[in-house]
Order: sequence, then C-alpha cells, then structure tokens
Amino acid sequence: MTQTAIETENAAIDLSYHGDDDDDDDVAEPSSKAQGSSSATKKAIVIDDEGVASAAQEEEEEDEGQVGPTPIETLIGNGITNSDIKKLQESGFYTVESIAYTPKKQLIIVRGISDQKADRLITEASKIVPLGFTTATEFHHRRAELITLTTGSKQLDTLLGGGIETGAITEVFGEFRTGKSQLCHTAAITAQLPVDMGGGEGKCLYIDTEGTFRPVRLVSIARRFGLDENEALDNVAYARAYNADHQMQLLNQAAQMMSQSRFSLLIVDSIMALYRTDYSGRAELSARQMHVAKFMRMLQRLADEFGIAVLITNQVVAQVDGGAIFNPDPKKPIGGNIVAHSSTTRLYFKKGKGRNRICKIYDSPCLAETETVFAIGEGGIIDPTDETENNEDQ
Ligand SMILES: Nc1ncnc2c1ncn2[C@@H]1O[C@H](COP(=O)(O)OP(=O)(O)OP(=O)(O)O)[C@@H](O)[C@H]1O
Repeated sequence: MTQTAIETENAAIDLSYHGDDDDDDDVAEPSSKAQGSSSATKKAIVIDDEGVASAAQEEEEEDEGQVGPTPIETLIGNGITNSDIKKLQESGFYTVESIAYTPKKQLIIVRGISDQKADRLITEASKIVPLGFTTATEFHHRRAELITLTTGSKQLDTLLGGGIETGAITEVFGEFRTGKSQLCHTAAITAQLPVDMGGGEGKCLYIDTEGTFRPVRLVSIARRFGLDENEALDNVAYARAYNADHQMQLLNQAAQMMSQSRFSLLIVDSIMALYRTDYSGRAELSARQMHVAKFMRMLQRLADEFGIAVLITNQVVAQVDGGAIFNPDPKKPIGGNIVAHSSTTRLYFKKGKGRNRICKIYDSPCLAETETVFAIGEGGIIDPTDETENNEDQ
C-alpha cells in the first residue's frame, strides 16, 4: 500500500484508505471524527524501536464498522453489476454515500443507468447510509465532535467558533489583496495537522482558477507549523482549472481521489472567475447559474460524503441596488443567490491597518454578524500585532 505520511515533530499520520497490506495494524485509520461519523475515537502516537513515529487508532467504542465513506463496489449484487459500477464511477460516483445523496434524476442521466436500476441503487444505498430521522440530542453530539481546521489566527478561529468547519462550505469574499488566497494556502497546510493541533489529518485538494497558487508559500507555512516541507507539498493535490467545464470535471476527479486517500480540505480559489469569462451578458446568465448550481451541489455532496471542509473564495462587485444607500461599504459577492444559498458560512475580508485585515461574518447559520482582525505574515494567516499594524504589506 502506498502511504503518504504527515510528520510533525513527534508524529507520522497515514493518509490512505482501504489498506490491504499486512501492515494495516500499524497504520492509523482515518479519524471518524474527520469523516463526520459519530463514533468517538482516540489517536495514540506510537514511536517504534527505531524511532520511527506512527499513529495508531484506538477505538473507544465497540464500533468496528468501516470508517470513512463506503466504496461504491459494496453495492455489487442484487441486480447491480460490475459494469453498472464502472459507469457510475465514470460519472463521478465512487461511494455509496454519493448514490444515497443524489436525486434519482441525476442517476438516470448516467449512460446505461435505467429508471429501474436507479431505484435499485437508491434502495441498496439507503440500506447502508442512514437517511432517516435522528434526535436533536444525537445531532448535537455529532456536531460537538465536528472537526474545524485552524486558520492560523486564534482570533479568527474564535470568530468562526473554532475554525473552518468540516462537512460544510465556507466562502470568503473580498477585494484583491485582502488575504483570501493566503487563507487558502494556510488552510492547505493546517488541514494536514493532527486534530489536537487544529488540523484535519488529511490531504488537501487545491483547484486554482486564477493562477495564484504559490507552493513557496506552502513551504513557509509548513515550516511555521513544524511540518516536513516536502511531505506537506506532496499532501496538496493541485490543479489549475482553465474553464468552467474543466472546473466541474476536476470535481469528478476529486471524488475519485477522495475515495482512495484521506482528504480533509477542498479549496476552490476562486469560484466565479472562470464563469465571468466563459459566460457573458444577460443572455447567458441562466445557463451560467445552472452550471454554478451544479458545481455548488457537487461541492456540498463532497463535503457530506467525505466529511471534508470546502473553502471557496469569491470576488466582489460594487453594490448598486437599493441596499447600497444604507451601506457605508457597498460591496457584494458575485454569483447571486445560488452561491449565497449554497455556502454555509460566508466571510467578508477587508483591508485593515498595515498588514492587518478584517474578517466579518456575513452569513452563518450559528454565528453572530461580528468581526475580528487578523494579519498576513510569512507563515500565512496570523494574529495581529503592533508590528503588523504599523508595517505596510511586503
Ligand atoms: N510572504 C508574505 N508575507 C507577508 N504578506 C504576504 C506574503 N505574501 C503575500 N502577502 C500579502 O498578502 C496579500 C495578498 O493576499 P492574497 O493573495 O490572499 O489576496 P487575495 O485576497 O486572494 O486577492 P486577489 O483577489 O488579488 O487574489 C498582499 O497584501 C501581500 O502583501
């Protein structure tokens, strides 16, 4: 089994799924917490005789079930064939969860999947993936266990109720140079950290639509967090998207990669840039919004399916409608209601003094519309200091 490890000063954490080698016992299974499961787990760091660190998982409960998403091959049988599974995989379905969360009309679009077959798939998937009611108590416990990824700034983490939430879409919008891409670079590294350091113990998938990804930034940020810089870079899967269709196709590849290896974060920096160039004018607005809606739905599906955090950035435009009259800072994110309603948490980044930036909660299901100050430093997103306040950008 090919393993990719994150090594901190005292720990190496395996990031692969579905191991089939003899050495499985020595390898940490993905944290069920990171995958949004309710079973409580504890990670024990084990250093062997030769000083090689490895992480072992100690199950606190008797839940011996599969951790993480269930491979789609599990559905083979009961009239579902190998060839059906291949067709579904070609269309981006790699897990039983992906079938369970997808409406039937999307399944029958897959070439070779009939109406009857779609019904069979949904029936079989719903036997594996719980889709019914749960109590608010159970849901409350599950949410208390949810992992959040540190932003690199304690103040910003506090504003966000812990950090960037897994299983949800966090959208960051703001003018240029406000730190959106710097937050993406920082999160790409913190996603790899152990949970007790504010990480998600997973790899990061980075979709760059504007060509602003800079691995050199990852190196500086990895050093700050004590990660081996080469391994930290290996744990970030990067793709440049060249048009809106390509951006969508990359999500299908992402689903495949996530079913094979453990990821904790998916970044799209920035979400609307290619739509702005690929679709122009009012005549294409409806087609554009349909495409954006499909893209956002796929992002949410990946967040649900793999328990990953999804971090997207967005651009702003000057607000010219009625709301602008009462707003001293009349800017609004682009993408309209589709992006607005699909993002779980929306954050507005603004310039502050010197290298400081301001983050305001713009929309959240559970956070008040308050704001805080953070800064950008060599090590990524940091807390503000006198130095960052009094020195201009580098
Ligand atoms: N190594 C570094 N140390 C400190 N600050 C840095 C460093 N690298 C970049 N910055 C600062 O980060 C800011 C740019 O932030 P970022 O790239 O996140 O912008 P953005 O909000 O994504 O804007 P855009 O929409 O133009 O991409 C600049 O002010 C720059 O000076």
